[in-house]
Amino acid sequence: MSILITNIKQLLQVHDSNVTIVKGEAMKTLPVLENAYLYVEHDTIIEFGEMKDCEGIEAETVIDATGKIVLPSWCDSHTHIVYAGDRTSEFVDRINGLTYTEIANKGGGILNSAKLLQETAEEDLYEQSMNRLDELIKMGTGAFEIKTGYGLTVEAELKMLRVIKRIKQESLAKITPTLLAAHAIPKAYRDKKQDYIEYITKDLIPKAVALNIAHYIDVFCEEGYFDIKDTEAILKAGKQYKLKPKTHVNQFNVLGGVALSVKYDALSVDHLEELNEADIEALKGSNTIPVALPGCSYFLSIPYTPARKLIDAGLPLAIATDYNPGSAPSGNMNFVVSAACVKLKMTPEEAINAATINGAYAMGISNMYGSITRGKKANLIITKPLNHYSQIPYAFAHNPVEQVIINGQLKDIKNPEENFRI
Ligand SMILES: N=CN[C@@H](CCC(=O)O)C(=O)O
Ligand SMILES: [Zn+2]
Repeated sequence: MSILITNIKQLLQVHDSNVTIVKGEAMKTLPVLENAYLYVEHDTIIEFGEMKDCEGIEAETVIDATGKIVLPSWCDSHTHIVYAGDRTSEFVDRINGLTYTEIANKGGGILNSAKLLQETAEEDLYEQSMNRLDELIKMGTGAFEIKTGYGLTVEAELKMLRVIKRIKQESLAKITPTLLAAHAIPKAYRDKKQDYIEYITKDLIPKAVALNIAHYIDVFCEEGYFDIKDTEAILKAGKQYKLKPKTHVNQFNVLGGVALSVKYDALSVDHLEELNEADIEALKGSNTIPVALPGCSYFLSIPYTPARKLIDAGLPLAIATDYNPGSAPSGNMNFVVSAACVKLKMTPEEAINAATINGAYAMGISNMYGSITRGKKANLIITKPLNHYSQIPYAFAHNPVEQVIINGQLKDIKNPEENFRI
């Protein structure tokens, strides 16, 4: 199978030599080739260049992209796509004045989703999750991190892992599984949190590792959930099994989770709606990438991650959806890219870098995903006709995507019969 895309108005994120992350000032640069072509064979980007050098290249499928923009598919490095049902009633409670924390303290929130997930059959959970994923592939996302964390029992967490494994095997998208071992404290352990930590470290982690699905470990380090001591115990247990951290930190309070995550060589620290100088200092010189989740800030009306402070300090930044039923019930990366510009004051170049190559870095896959580089996987967005790539974030809540190529396969997103499964 070979595909040649011709007359591309702007080909974005083009790199002759492989890049795996962009940081600080460099995020302002988005390499663009005007009037370009791109040639794909099987699942791989083979060649690209200016149209004047395209002569003689033949392919089974030729796409004329006159007036259109081609870019690497979005890389969404933080999702909770595997969940059951929804939390619409809590949404209405919040409109009527309750806060996310008040709802959680009443036994709602994550515990609500955990109860639903525990009661949902594995097959049903798979179908619900796969449908969400298919919808998002149509919106241009080609790689997803997916977390567990709505199980809260060994049995239900393993069920989530098996569902994620099946999605990984059956979807054309690239999937990175994360064991969110410690997401909330179940009711039964409310007054004996230490017992729950032991349950996670001694029972859940070894059993999850035995399935050999997740290579990352996550903890919700937050007041009312897991404090610094708890988080360290869980990251330490994960380390024994070579699970690298990707943590939820600083969503509502600064507890020191950033420095702790860096100490355990985290791949990413996510949320950071609250951030202090010590956090920024801890990140400098580390291999840990901060990840902002503007959809969560939007939905919960909480502060936006101070992206400027991070980028202006020379750090890298990724953006992701945090798609989940409680704090961000949308997996639309086009919206996230727009919100990054409007609310985080990132330039379109910075936002697109954050949603492609840096998103891939935050999943540990940027050697093969996130840029237009020879040898990398062909996960691509072909937009509708646009004047300039800045229109992607500018026209917020519009869908700029016309076609996607996922794992080298051309997909017509307007065709309701189209499917994204292997
Ligand atoms: N903050 C913790 N976890 C999710 C929300 C989970 C939920 O409310 O169901 C998040 O990243 O926002
Ligand atoms: Zn999350």
